[in-house]
Amino acid sequence: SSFLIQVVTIFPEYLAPLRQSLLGKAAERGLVDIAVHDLRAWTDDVHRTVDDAPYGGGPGMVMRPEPWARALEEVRPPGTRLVVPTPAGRPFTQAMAAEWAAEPGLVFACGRYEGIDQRVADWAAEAGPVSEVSIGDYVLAGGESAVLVMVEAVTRLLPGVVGNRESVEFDSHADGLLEGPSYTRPASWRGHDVPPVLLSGDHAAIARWRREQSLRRTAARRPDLLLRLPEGALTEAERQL
Ligand SMILES: COc1ccc(Cn2ccc3ccc(-c4cc(N)[nH]n4)cc32)cc1
Repeated sequence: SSFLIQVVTIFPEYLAPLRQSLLGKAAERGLVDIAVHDLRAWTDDVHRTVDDAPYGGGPGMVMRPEPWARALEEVRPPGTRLVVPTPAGRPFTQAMAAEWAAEPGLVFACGRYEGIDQRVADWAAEAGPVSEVSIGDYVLAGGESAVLVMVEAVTRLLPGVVGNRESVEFDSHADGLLEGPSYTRPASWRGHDVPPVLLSGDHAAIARWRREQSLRRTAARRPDLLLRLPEGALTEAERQL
């Protein structure tokens, strides 16, 4: 059965890329189904109003709750996770992507302006899980780009979508570390040579070298990931690196 992704947004055309490339093929093969809905279809005034001034004052506008509730009541199957991108969300992680990929589908609520009235997420939690998530510590103008990112991260984990299953198993962050450098032909290129161990055919040495590269890179670029590793993930020798 196919994984059902639904997106509610005031900029449906922004989500057009979801039908291209990897996602397109997966959709053609019936592995994933993507439906994009225009929030304004659930407004009831001639101006199709979706925003209003914030209670308590402050800059910008807030998205009104009623159109969202009408849209979600229609498109969200009971029990389906609602994902709400927001700068104030929990960090989106590979673990979340894996957890969500094992569910029957997802509904994404794309906010604009200064966000969506909080009562929408609170009300939606009565009908199923709600995840308010951030894709990084920077501020976007709306949730659409975040949805493209999360849909890509989740769909590539669906069984059958990525041809080479191994490339998913050996993903960066899969073992909690960053992946090391990759190389392909030619062996010598513009004065830069591929590390000889990779040409040696000594698979044990290659595996050791790759693990060391991964640890060094993680220590240099993402020391926070090292702190998060479970007990025993690193040997004593590796800690010394
Ligand atoms: C209160 O401050 C702001 C609140 C919202 C906004 C614009 N905006 C509106 C909806 C929406 C959804 C997601 C995001 C987002 C997610 C990440 N990781 N960065 N930015 C941004 C969003 C600007 C500022």
